[in-house]
Amino acid sequence: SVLEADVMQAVQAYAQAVVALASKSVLAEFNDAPVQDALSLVAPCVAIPAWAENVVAARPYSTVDVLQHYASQLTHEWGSAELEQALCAHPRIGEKAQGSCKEAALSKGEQSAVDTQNSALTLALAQGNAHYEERFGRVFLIRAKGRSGEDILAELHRRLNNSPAQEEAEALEQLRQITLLRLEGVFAQ
Ligand SMILES: NC(=O)NC1=NC(=O)NC1=O
Repeated sequence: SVLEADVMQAVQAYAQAVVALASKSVLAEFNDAPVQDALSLVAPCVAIPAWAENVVAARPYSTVDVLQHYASQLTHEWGSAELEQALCAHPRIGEKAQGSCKEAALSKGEQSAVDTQNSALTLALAQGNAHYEERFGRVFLIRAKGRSGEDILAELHRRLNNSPAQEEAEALEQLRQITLLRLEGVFAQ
């Protein structure tokens, strides 16, 4: 009935207001938190301490957008040293992240679309990862969120043909995407 529709609309508006207040409070908490607490919120986004320290040092932020824009700008300073530093925290694609740290949990979630029950796919990814590491000397890194195992395998085969310079640029772009997606997750709560 009309009344029921009105009630549902009011309930929905109320729920959205509560969520809006909650997400604002995450930013407010971050702005006001002691340095160590603020660092622990953003450190799991990427294993590059300088990045997290700079994001925390630039507080307070007026909005989440301003924070994400600044954090994104910082990622454009990354080079091969940062890539190596960050890779120590990224499990191979297709291998479930070890340990219980926050990053491992994030990795598991990001790789959730990779069907690890599909043994042919898992084998192909393992072989591709080994080939990639032999050719480029580091773990294959891809923003796995939103990608199926097949998509990832296709990207792995494509990128195996890159030159080292091209591939370093691609890997850095993937690291940026992973980092900024994780940062979105921190403030989307
Ligand atoms: N080797 C990887 O690409 N690892 C990962 N990609 C993601 O999106 N999350 C990971 O842990």
